[in-house]
Amino acid sequence: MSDETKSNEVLRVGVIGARGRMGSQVCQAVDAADDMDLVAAVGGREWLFSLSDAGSQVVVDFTHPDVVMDHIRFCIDQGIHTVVGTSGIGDEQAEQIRHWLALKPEVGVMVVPNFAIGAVLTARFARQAARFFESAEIIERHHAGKIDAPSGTAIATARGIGAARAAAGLGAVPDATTIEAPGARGNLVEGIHVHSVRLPGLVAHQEVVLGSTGETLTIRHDSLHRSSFMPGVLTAVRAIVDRPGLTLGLEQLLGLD
Ligand SMILES: NC(=O)C1=CN([C@@H]2O[C@H](COP(=O)(O)OP(=O)(O)OC[C@H]3O[C@@H](n4cnc5c(N)ncnc54)[C@H](OP(=O)(O)O)[C@@H]3O)[C@@H](O)[C@H]2O)C=CC1
Ligand SMILES: O=C(O)C1=N[C@H](C(=O)O)C[C@H](O)C1
Repeated sequence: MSDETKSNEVLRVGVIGARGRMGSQVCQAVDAADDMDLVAAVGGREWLFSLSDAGSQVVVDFTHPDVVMDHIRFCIDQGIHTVVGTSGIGDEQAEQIRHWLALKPEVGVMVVPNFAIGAVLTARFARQAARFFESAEIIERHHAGKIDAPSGTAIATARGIGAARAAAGLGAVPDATTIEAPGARGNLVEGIHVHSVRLPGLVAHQEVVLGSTGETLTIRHDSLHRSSFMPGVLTAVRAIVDRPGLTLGLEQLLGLD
């Protein structure tokens, strides 16, 4: 969209990881939004200063778990709100972000493991269902270029299921396996087995399978294209300017909390 057709009340948005699979889509989505201007699109650390030079109000980060914390710290120090899609932000990192934000109480950081509405609902439905079933496992499937396993979405979903089971007084999931080739039962996250598939042709997919005697319930979500993440990203960009502090996940923004 040309600058002339946008109103004066636009949000100035910068993107880090702008050449990546997600970052490039975010640049297009921001550029097409009536209420946003893409003021900086940067690839790496050496270009970070152009984010503040360009007057970014909000920065969106889709980069790499090794560098995302440096980016968040830089943005907080510069007084720039940040929307983070990069995976790898666990409890320890969240605590560190809160610590940095304590010195900049007007700044907001939002960390979202998955911006697709269907993925947010999958995690929520899985938490709701968890207490009614003896066991639950997660199968996540992603494109062959993904570097982390299990996915951030699967880790967050497993944590939610684990917490719901604990709150309901359920013990460990039953597992009769005594002879196991390494990895055959997947990775245990909060006591929930997570199985990771990586294949060309896939984008981002997750199944939560819950089981009890005589029945199973499968909750499945498929991101068939990265456009599935864009409404959530834009919603987060619009919201973060009025949400100082750390926001984890998209549920509150969707009125689900
Ligand atoms: N929350 C969500 O909804 C989603 C989250 N993700 C997550 O987003 C992240 C990015 O995914 P994806 O776009 O597929 O990955 P890509 O590998 O396609 O893109 C990553 C980008 O990060 C940049 N980058 C890599 N290393 C560094 C570094 N050391 N310093 C600065 N920049 C760096 C790269 O820049 P350059 O091009 O310059 O090398 C690249 O453009 C992943 O963690 C993924 O799990 C993905 C999809 C949805
Ligand atoms: O790397 C990806 O592609 C994705 N990463 C996120 C994750 O690790 O959960 C979100 C989505 O699954 C796509």
